[in-house]
Order: sequence, then structure tokens, then C-alpha cells
Amino acid sequence: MPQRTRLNLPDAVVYFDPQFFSKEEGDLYFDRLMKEINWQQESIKMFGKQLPMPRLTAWYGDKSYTYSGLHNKPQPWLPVLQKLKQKIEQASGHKYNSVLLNLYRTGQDSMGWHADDEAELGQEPAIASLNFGGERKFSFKHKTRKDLKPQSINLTHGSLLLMQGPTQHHWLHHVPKTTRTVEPRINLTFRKVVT
Ligand SMILES: O=C(O)CCC(=O)C(=O)O
Ligand SMILES: [Fe+2]
Repeated sequence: MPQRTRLNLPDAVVYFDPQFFSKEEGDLYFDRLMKEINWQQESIKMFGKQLPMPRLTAWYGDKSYTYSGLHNKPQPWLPVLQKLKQKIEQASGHKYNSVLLNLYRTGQDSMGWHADDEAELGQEPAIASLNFGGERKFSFKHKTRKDLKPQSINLTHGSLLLMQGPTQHHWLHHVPKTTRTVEPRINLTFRKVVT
């Protein structure tokens, strides 16, 4: 991964490659994932009400996992996902057994502040996040150090973001809504569920 840079975040190990896949490869993966993934509209319980999640999701892999209060029973791996998993494992030097996919249909779809620090991911989870389609802003905010400003990057078409080491212990991340007109975006986060 020649263009990989390390983000300058204290208490974190985060690498970013803005063009892990070429535009052409990225376009092909985007189309395949749009068609082949069994996208679901899940709901979340907030303030005692069931609300639709502001994005579509899907969970594939070997182990079930609880995320955003949802018990996710995974669907079996698809060839396209296995191919991506293999490439990401090679590039990151980590193994994964699950992938969560998010589809942000418009700028109104989003993901709130969170850390991927569930017990099922182990002590220092390695998470590999792959992006296809519309470019969206992604921000980091330190959990306790108010002297550190939030930092943002643009998750470009074909980009790969690796979050490792103590990152999830110390930092939150989110994908804010935008009023800009943006193309639909597919994000895949490869994870290793250990329990
Ligand atoms: O869409 C993104 O880039 C964020 C995804 C994410 O943080 C997650 O699935 O935990
Ligand atoms: Fe996350």
C-alpha cells in the first residue's frame, strides 16, 4: 500500500490510503455490492421509540455480534466479500471474520458518534474500513482530552482506513449528515469477532 499515511492522532494508530482501489475497480465493486448485498432497513430504539436507522446495513461473516443494540445474525460470506477480505488482510496484516456494510443513500444518511469498542471485538481491535461511491466526511473526537481538536478526513471512492491499537479506547468517530448533494456511498468495516 504505497500511499498509506498515518494520521497524526495521539493515543491512536490510524492509517489512510485515499486510493487503495483505482476509480475503475471501485466502480465495479460499488455496482456489485449495490446489487448483491441483502441491504436491510434496521431500526434503533431511541428515547423509548423505534426509529429507522439513517442508513441501510448488512452483516456477513462467521460469528454473530451485537452492534448498536442489535443482535446481528450474520449472513454467509459472498464471493465478492471474500475477495475484498483477502485483499484487505494482505494489505493490513490482520485477519477478519466479519464485515458490517453500510449504505448511505443520500447526505441525510449518517452515523452518530461511537467507538467500536464492544467486548466481542477484543482489547485492541483492528478494523479495516473500505469506501466506495460518494465521498463523505469522517471525523475523530478524543473521548477525554478536550485540548485535542476533532480531526476530519474525506473518505474518497476506493479508499481504505485502518484503525488499530488503542484507537477505539480513546477516540470516537462519526459520519455527519451533509446538505451537499452526494452520490450514494457504500462502506464496509471488516472486523474480528473474538467471542
Ligand atoms: O461509514 C463509515 O465510514 C463509518 C462506519 C463505522 O464507523 C462503523 O460501521 O462502525
Ligand atoms: Fe465505527
